[in-house]
Amino acid sequence: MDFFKALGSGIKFDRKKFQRDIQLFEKPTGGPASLNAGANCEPGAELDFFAEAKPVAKANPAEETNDGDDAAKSEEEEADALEPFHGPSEVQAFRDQHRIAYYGELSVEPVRSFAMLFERFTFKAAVRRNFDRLKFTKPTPIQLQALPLALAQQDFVACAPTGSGKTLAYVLPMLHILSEPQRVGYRACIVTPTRELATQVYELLKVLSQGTKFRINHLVKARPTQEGKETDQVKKYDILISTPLRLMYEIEHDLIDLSQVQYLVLDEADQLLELGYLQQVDTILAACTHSGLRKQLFSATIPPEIEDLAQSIMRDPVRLFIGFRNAATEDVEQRLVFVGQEAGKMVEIRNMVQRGFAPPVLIFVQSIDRAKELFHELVYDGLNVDVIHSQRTKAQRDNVIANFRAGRIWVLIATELMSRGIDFKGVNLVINYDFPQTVQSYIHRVGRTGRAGRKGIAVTYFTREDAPYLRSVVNVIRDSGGEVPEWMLELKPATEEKSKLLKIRPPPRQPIITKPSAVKWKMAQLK
Ligand SMILES: Nc1ncnc2c1ncn2[C@@H]1O[C@H](COP(=O)(O)OP(=O)(O)OP(=O)(O)O)[C@@H](O)[C@H]1O
Repeated sequence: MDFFKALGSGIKFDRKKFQRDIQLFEKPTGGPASLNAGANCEPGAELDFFAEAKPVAKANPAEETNDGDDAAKSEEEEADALEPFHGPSEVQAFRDQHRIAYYGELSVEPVRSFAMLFERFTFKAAVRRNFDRLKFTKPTPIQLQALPLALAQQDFVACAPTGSGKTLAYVLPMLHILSEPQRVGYRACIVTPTRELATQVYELLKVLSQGTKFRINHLVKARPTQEGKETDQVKKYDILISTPLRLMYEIEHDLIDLSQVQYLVLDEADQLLELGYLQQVDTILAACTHSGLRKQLFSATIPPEIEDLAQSIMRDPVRLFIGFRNAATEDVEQRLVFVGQEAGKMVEIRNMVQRGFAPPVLIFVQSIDRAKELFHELVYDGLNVDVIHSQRTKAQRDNVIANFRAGRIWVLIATELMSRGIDFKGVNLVINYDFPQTVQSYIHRVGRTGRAGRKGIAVTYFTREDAPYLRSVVNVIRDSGGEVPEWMLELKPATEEKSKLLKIRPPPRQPIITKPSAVKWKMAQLK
């Protein structure tokens, strides 16, 4: 269904105008100007707003197909799923098959299946029932190894692609390890960089702990000003989920006691161990004084310097990697589109709208101001669009997320705030309107699509000024199985100094304004 065609402004990308720029990226022999310039974003036959994913494997193939062969095959698979490993070489072959690599002392075997996990570890009946309702039939590669490793209560760092189910890999073991509620205060603590992500983890914990007596505190509400010590009240809780800033406030004001925490998880750990959060995380680590404290760090990106830092705060950690380190998920088709100059981006978006595309679409920009500017442009174009950034109120942010999840918003413009962790299952297309400032940001942004086995497309616009930073993204595309022309692989990477500068400061860009304000004012009056 081509809902957008009628709404497009009909502007064409002026390749003649950008000819000089285009040549910059051409091979001396005259290669293509971009990967997929004029990306084809034709919608599928039907819009599929957040419909359930096709299961990774069928819940019960025999039931669905009535096919005798399939039933026999399924029985065989089930038997295989419980077959113990025969020696270390078989374990290694299994890890190789699932692209599980590790460093450090890893004595815990992976599991072949959830059935094997539940055979090895006896979970509470309620947790088992809740888990079954999720209808996850096969563990993802990270879950194959991280679930038994977490249950063995070892410190570890886990790096696995976006959308590959890392959350379950720490949430499920947590409910087994805590065994029974003890009313001694928090025994497990999960820290995430944003409240949106904390809320998402909380939702999963709520689902999995239904029917148990575990109490979970989701500590991201507005900072308490007049609250006294909460210690007595807090004793009722077993699990804490928080953002680092809020948690540091609680610790510094002696409002919280983390001395009983035995299970600490840092989600999006590489971000939490960066300068902006390090002081907060240090405070949290210092407050977790229990001698049996275990730490687990998760992210889709663990750069080597963060790996070193992570090791320094852990006890003989295993470092677990799935697939290529710091690569994007292979379920996303990644495209680079050269737009010449800033103005070329709006041209490209409007071209895409005119061609028609399958929402929901997530568009990333580099700043709040630019998010607002782009929102005004697209809203005046008549698109069903909204915007999310940290200046919006918490209620607005929650509403936007709920509306986007429900398919009531088709195009969502976001800042970096939304780049990590958020699980919008049905996003068909991610557009990097502004080139990401780090390769990690690129990986997380494009990872908002292609989740839980679904396919997605990510389009990244780049201007002449972005060109020096192209190479690192090109490497990610190559490492995640995408095709890149040879000449792009020959581009020089940006110097370390330049990359560091870009990381802390977004490049200056022309404002996103294509219509004179008088026209906009007039249009607003007509609405
Ligand atoms: N074994 C499984 N089978 C099918 N779906 C799964 C399985 N495990 C998790 N999922 C689903 O996969 C999606 C992504 O999971 P999750 O958000 O934990 O990914 P992630 O690896 O943490 O991603 P990110 O790095 O972006 O934070 C969720 O919708 C989750 O319900």
